Amino acid sequence: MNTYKIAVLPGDGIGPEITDEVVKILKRTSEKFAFGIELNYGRIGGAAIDAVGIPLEEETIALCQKSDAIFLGAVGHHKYNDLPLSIRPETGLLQIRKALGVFANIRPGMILTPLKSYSPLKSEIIGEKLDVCIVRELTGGIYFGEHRMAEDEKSAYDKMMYSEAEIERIAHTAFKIAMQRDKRLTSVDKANVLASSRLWRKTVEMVAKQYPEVKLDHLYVDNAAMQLVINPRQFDVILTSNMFGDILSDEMSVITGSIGVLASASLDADQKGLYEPIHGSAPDIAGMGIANPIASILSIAMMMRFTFNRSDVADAVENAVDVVLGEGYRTKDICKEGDRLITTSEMGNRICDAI
Ligand SMILES: NC(=O)C1=CN([C@@H]2O[C@H](COP(=O)(O)OP(=O)(O)OC[C@H]3O[C@@H](n4cnc5c(N)ncnc54)[C@H](O)[C@@H]3O)[C@@H](O)[C@H]2O)C=CC1
Ligand SMILES: CC(C)CC(=O)C(=O)O
Ligand SMILES: [Mg+2]
Repeated sequence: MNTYKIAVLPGDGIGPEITDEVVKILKRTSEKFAFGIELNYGRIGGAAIDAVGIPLEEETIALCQKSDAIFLGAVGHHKYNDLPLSIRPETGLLQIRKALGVFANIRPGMILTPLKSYSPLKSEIIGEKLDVCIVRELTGGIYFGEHRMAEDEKSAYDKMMYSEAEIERIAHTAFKIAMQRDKRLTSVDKANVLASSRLWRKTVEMVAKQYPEVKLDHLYVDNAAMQLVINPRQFDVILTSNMFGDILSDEMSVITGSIGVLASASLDADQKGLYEPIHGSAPDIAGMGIANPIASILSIAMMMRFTFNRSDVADAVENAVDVVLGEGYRTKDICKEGDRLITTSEMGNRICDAI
C-alpha cells in the first residue's frame, strides 16, 4: 500500500479551521481508496511568530522537504502589521515557497456548475461554462526583490526583477498546460512601462516557438483586469508574473462566486507541490465557523492529481463538492435565500460523506 507523506501547515486566522476539514477529506479518501497517509503538522506565519519569534523555522522547512506534498491553510493577522517586513507572517509564506522552489502557481478559475448564478456577471457573459487557468510565477518578481524604506521614512522602494531563466520555466509550464486545454495562451505584463515586463514578453515569445500549436497573445495588466470582467471566456490560460497573478486571481474569484472556492497548486520542476487555497487568513471571520473550506478541499484534489497521480481520487473529491453544492448546501459566503446554510465543519462532513 502506498503511503503519502503530507506536511500540514494550518497557519493563522481561518487557516486551522479549513485545515481541519482538509484532514477529514484526506482521511476519508485514504480509507475509500486504500492508500496510507502520514500527516505531520508544522508551524508557519503568526503561529510560528507566537511560538518562536519568526514566521518560518528551519524545522518547518525540513518537514516540508521530507514530505511528498504540503498543505498550507493561510497566514497573517493585523496584530502583526507593525512588525518589520522581514518577520511578518506573510514573509514566512514567501520563504517557504522559495525554499521549496515552487515557482509555478496554478490557479484554476472555474465556475462550479451549482454556483453559476452566484457570479456577479450576467449569465450571457458567463455562458455555458467558464474555465480559465491562471499560471502565476511564484518565486520571483517584486515580492522577492529588495524592499527598502529610507531612514527618514519619507521614501521607499521595492525592486522588481526577473531573469530570463525564471520567465522561461514558467512560460514552459503555461504552454504545456495550454497544450492540454484549448491551446490559447494570454501573457499578461506591463511591457509599455516596465523593463522586467519587456524581458517577460520577449522571453515568452521565444518559448512560444516551441509550441507552434498554441495561439499566443499579450495584454497589458490593466486591460487584462478589465477584459476579465467584460468577457472572461476569451481566456483559456493566462500566464503572468507574481504580483499581477496575485491580483488577477482574486478578481477571478469574485467572477466565479467566492474566494472561498478557488484552489491552487504551487509546483516545483518535479511536480512536488505546496497546495493552498488562494484566499488569506480572513481574520474578519476567523473562529466563527463560517469560512468556506471548499477552496482548500479542492486544493487536495489538485494534490492528488498533480503530486500523487491519482486522478481517480481527485475526481471523487471534485464530484463530492459538486454533489453537496448541488443539494443546496452553502457556507455563508455563497448562501442566498432558499439555500441551506451550514457551517465550515458541516460542509467538510457532507463532502466527506459524498466521497
Ligand atoms: N496565502 C495566504 O496565506 C494569504 C495570506 N493573506 C493574509 O491574510 C490576511 C487577511 O487578508 P485579506 O486581504 O483580508 O484577504 P483574505 O483573502 O484573507 O480575505 C478577503 C475577504 O474574503 C473573505 N474570505 C477569505 N477566505 C474566505 C473563505 N474561505 N470563506 C469565506 N470568506 C472568505 C474574508 O472574510 C474577507 O472578507 C492578511 O494578513 C494577508 O496578508 C492574504 C492572502 C493570501
Ligand atoms: C503574501 C501574499 C503574496 C499571499 C497572497 O496574496 C497570495 O499568494 O495570493
Ligand atoms: Mg493573494
